[in-house]
Amino acid sequence: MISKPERVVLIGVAGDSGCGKSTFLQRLEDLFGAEFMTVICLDDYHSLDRKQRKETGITALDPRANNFDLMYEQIKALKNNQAIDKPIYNHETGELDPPERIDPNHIVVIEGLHPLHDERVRGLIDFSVYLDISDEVKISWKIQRDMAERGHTYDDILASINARRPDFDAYIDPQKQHADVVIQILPTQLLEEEKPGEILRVRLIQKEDVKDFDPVYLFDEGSTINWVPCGRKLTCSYPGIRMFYGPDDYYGNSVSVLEVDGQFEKLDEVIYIESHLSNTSAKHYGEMTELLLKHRDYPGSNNGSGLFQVLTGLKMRSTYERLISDKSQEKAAV
Ligand SMILES: Nc1ncnc2c1ncn2[C@@H]1O[C@H](COP(=O)(O)OP(=O)(O)OP(=O)(O)O)[C@@H](O)[C@H]1O
Ligand SMILES: O=C(CO)[C@H](O)[C@H](O)COP(=O)(O)O
Repeated sequence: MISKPERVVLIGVAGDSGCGKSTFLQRLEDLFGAEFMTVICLDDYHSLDRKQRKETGITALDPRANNFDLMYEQIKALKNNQAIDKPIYNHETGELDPPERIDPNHIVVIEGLHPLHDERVRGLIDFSVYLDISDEVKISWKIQRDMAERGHTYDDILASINARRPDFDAYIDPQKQHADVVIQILPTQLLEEEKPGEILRVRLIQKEDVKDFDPVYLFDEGSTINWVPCGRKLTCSYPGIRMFYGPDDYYGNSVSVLEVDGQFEKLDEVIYIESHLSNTSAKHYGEMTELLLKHRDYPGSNNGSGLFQVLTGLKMRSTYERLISDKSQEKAAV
């Protein structure tokens, strides 16, 4: 039995369906342990079931199809260390099942379409990430998964992405301005012509001046650096790897951007890149690379998407530890 938390730390993981949220959550489990962390899928707060959405023409991405009052009340209760009876949206039937009891836990992760949409819910979150996948890459991933595993046709996939786009643009995408970290996934710039989604350019956009969060940097904090790490220590095959680090402005916020374009040939050599990064929040030399190597089979492990998921997880762990230590100090002072 896991001890009762003294302080519930709330993490938000936002992004469209099929954008890598489950993969990210599996990586978080390595850092916190499955028992220490409770994941709430915000689909459970759909207020309109599948039939009602069809009748009204309101999509699941539209806030009107979701009960933000209940979401806020329940997430607030969990943060206040109280159990909740959370609704369950059943993706097989498209209906709501009877609620389930959820106890507070050390880490509560709210993941899904809208963790950062409602100002009240957003205010409860201690650290958030938005998974921002460009259209070209999203289509390619959907094709890989939904054609191979779910029997959908190419036209079905394209039609479903296009049908979701207006509400995606209106209600999901704007949340990225509120995230502490955005993992942006784009097609490579290393090749003129490329099959979209095969080689990726991945950017870790980190907000500056966030309490309890020190962004990762390459070589020299605040500088602008272009680095081709392919040399004696990192094996690169065509078209190679290019990294970038530098300051930027993102929706009016000061951010730093770390970028990897290309893919790793030998995963254990990522230690070479790790040794040039600072503020990774790893607890020992090589921890970031070990975490990546632990699940070399997860999608994205051989490129910046896996690397930045691991780094974001390390940052979440560090924020958690700081918040817990603040809480202990508060208690000791009373
Ligand atoms: N980093 C990645 N590199 C390549 N493909 C990826 C990556 N992340 C995810 N994918 C592809 O997208 C699919 C969906 O990933 P995942 O299940 O993690 O997303 P999700 O956001 O949890 O999706 P859903 O909400 O639909 O369950 C994977 O099966 C894989 O095909
Ligand atoms: O974007 C989604 C989040 O996962 C789903 O489309 C939404 O939850 C509706 O689910 P379903 O299509 O099973 O009724």
